[in-house]
Amino acid sequence: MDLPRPKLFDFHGVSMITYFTDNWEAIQNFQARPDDILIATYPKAGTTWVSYILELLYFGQTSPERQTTMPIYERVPFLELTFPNMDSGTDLADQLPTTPRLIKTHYPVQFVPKSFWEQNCRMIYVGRNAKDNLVSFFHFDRMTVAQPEPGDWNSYLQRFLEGKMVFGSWYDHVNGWWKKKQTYSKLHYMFYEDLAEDTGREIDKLCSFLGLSPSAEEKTRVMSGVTFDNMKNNAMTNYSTDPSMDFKISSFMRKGKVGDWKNHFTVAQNEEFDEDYKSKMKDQTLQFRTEI
Ligand SMILES: Nc1ncnc2c1ncn2[C@@H]1O[C@H](COP(=O)(O)OS(=O)(=O)O)[C@@H](OP(=O)(O)O)[C@H]1O
Repeated sequence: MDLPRPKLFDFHGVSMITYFTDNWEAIQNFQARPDDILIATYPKAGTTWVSYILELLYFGQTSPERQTTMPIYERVPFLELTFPNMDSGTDLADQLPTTPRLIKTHYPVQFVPKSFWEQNCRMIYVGRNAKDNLVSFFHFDRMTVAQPEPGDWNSYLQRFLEGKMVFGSWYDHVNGWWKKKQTYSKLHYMFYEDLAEDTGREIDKLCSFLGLSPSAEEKTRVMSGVTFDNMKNNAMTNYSTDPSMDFKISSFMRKGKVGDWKNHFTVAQNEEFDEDYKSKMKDQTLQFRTEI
């Protein structure tokens, strides 16, 4: 696709691009329902993985046709892009014949429309360690014309440290949502690394949070559907249907590993990153694992 790459600008103190701010007022007025489930992440932290887990848990049995006909980004629409559909004047969320509605967002916590809090909706936040998150974001920006020009790896890393990324600073994002968890009981905060270490255990925790009790057989089916290889080979989850991505440059389902950062950071970059990380996270209780 031959589109100019968007530019970052400051939006209420967060670096953004217009794709995600154009419908700001309408999105802020979005009317959540009490049973809506919001899946929130910093970009590239495991959104699609958790979206697909939820999709299979809720609809894998009742709507199997969804699994073969609708890409995951239609089944779990992106709040920032989809609501409301300004052109037709209707809400895609209202057209989704499903309950609960599963909705994805990359907003920092302070941008979430107030109706989600008023309706006391369940929310799931997925965090991923900063180094792997950054590497994944770099490759995504390389392959996606709808993202700002990434530049080279070193300049991208510097931008990450400065928080000049789409959806702002990783540090503010993970900490903002973590702080919210201390006062909002319907927020389940989970980690990509835990999911990679023991998918079954994390699905159990999710089910307990959501009040679901899948049979052993159903859980096995979900676990099989959401392995990296199966999602990579599934056209409905690997984003191969998204025209804004150039799969000759990278893949959406790229590596799916904890620790791939080691293949990108030089020793000097790693030292600089660690020092900066310590100072930015020194007052935080939140902890991430960069290897498992
Ligand atoms: N099943 C499974 N197992 C392991 N890893 C997985 C899985 N599904 C998605 N991924 C990895 O998650 C990264 C994409 O993140 P997101 O889905 O959050 O991207 S997005 O923000 O919605 O664009 C991207 O990470 P990287 O491979 O490190 O780039 C995906 O490969």
